[in-house]
Amino acid sequence: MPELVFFSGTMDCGKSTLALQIGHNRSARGLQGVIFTRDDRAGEGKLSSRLGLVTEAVEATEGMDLYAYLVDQLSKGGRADYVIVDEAQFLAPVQIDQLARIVDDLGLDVFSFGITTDFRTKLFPGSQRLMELADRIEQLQVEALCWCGARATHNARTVDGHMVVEGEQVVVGDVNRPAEKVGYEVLCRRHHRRRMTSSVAQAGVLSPDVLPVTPA
Ligand SMILES: Nc1ncnc2c1ncn2[C@@H]1O[C@H](COP(=O)(O)OP(=O)(O)O)[C@@H](O)[C@H]1O
Ligand SMILES: Cc1cn([C@H]2C[C@H](O)[C@@H](COP(=O)(O)O)O2)c(=O)[nH]c1=O
Repeated sequence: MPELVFFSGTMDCGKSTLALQIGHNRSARGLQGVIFTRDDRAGEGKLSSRLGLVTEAVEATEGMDLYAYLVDQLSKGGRADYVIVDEAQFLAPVQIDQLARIVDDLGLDVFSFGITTDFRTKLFPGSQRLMELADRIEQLQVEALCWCGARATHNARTVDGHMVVEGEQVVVGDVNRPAEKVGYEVLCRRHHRRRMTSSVAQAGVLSPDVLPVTPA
């Protein structure tokens, strides 16, 4: 039975890498996929992984009907054996419904990849719809780690190394950015709640306030 699968995790846990691997293994067996992405850091119409691999993809723009795109490709004699969707959190809920229709009416597997929650721990509307509709939700096995060593479960947005909690839901960016830039850092829930990023923790260690007091 074809399935709508949602591979989810924090930023930087290997979702795009897995998307590329799934595509590679299928194309090695002669299957042909349609790859959608939206707002990848590498630019329009790209699916890129931090391991350095990148492939061409169809940019799923705002308002684009993904089901109609597939029907159009097939009716023009094109071939599609499966569908991959990266950065699925950025899709509108109606586009997730279109992915479900691709599975049910066209009989294709759809493998979607995305983060569930934003920097304020709120679900992205696209991810919420995927959680509502997916046949299967898979957590990536290679967990990203918080600076403390615990499993990272949340995405923090940082400015100058400090976690911010206000701003637009969508700001394309990356982890490990120079401190002065807007960036992201994955944290465990405890440190996300305390807004304790790695640089804040590091500053705490260096602060005279927390240096051990030598008994007189
Ligand atoms: N130099 C490296 N050597 C080995 N693995 C790396 C290296 N750089 C990144 N990675 C792996 O790539 C993962 C990020 O992959 P990516 O597919 O870009 O993540 P996502 O799409 O979930 O944000 C990291 O968690 C790490 O496991
Ligand atoms: C938490 C959060 C992230 N984003 C953006 C930042 C990146 O461009 C993508 C996630 O990409 P990845 O391949 O999973 O690393 O999402 C955002 O726009 N808003 C947020 O709150």
